[in-house]
Amino acid sequence: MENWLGLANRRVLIAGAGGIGQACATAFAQAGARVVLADINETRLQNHENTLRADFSTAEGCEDAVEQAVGQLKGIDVLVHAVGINHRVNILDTTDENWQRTLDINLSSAFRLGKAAGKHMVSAGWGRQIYCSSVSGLLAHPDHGPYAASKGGINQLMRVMAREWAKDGVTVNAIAPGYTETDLTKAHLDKPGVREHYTSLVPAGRLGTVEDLTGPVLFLASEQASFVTGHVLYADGGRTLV
Ligand SMILES: NC(=O)c1ccc[n+]([C@@H]2O[C@H](COP(=O)([O-])OP(=O)(O)OC[C@H]3O[C@@H](n4cnc5c(N)ncnc54)[C@H](O)[C@@H]3O)[C@@H](O)[C@H]2O)c1
Ligand SMILES: O=C(O)[C@H](O)[C@@H](O)[C@H](O)[C@H](O)CO
Repeated sequence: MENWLGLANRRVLIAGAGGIGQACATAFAQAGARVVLADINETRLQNHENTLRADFSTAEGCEDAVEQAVGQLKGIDVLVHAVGINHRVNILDTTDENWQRTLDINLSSAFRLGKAAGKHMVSAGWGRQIYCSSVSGLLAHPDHGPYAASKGGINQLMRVMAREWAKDGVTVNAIAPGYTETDLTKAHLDKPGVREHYTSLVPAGRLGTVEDLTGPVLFLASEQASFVTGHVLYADGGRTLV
């Protein structure tokens, strides 16, 4: 069953080299794809072969990253958007600066990277874009104002991209992880009682791991998913069922 996902030699840009982005980079490489992994934090890139340093908080940073990846890979077939921050502050204490920064990094980067990569994919007549949404795009977690707004925004942006590019062979989807232990969540989960509380909300009886997310991402990037577009695929152990 070599290359059963049809990902061999696919050219993949993964934007965001945190827990989820790095796990995806490894999984795509195992499926035979050629991966460029990009992040602002160079220490996140250390264990990976093809990398680039990029700041996704600006339009230029996003556009440059796509063009550099296209230069390295001689094209781009798959974009995985795995960048995000969360300030965890209630609405009344959220500063305008925090609001803006969260929206820039989590949502505007999706528009900017998606548009820049979409241009190449539409003209090639084939492409896959996969965005990291969150259960927070649906559920109203306290202290998640800008974060939740960014994830709800990703869901709708993704649907419009999916519709506009469907005739061009480009599919656009999102995964929505539940609480998954990475640097984004670790400090919060380590507070007394928090891990137990969130675990108790998951019908599967445990929090997610980054490996729980690579299968859904690879599926959405695969040949098998060529008629699947505009979906938010919840990978949350049933969290959003209750
Ligand atoms: N971990 C979870 O529980 C969880 C749940 C739902 C959704 N998500 C989403 O999945 C995605 C990946 O999250 P993660 O858990 O891997 O988090 P993470 O913190 O491990 O990784 C995020 C990465 O984004 C990078 N980054 C931040 N600002 C940047 C910038 N301006 N330019 C370039 N890179 C920048 C960070 O350096 C980091 O490597 C995010 O969109 C997050 O919202 C995570
Ligand atoms: O900083 C965080 O804790 C994360 O961003 C989480 O909130 C997840 O995104 C998810 O929504 C959890 O259910």
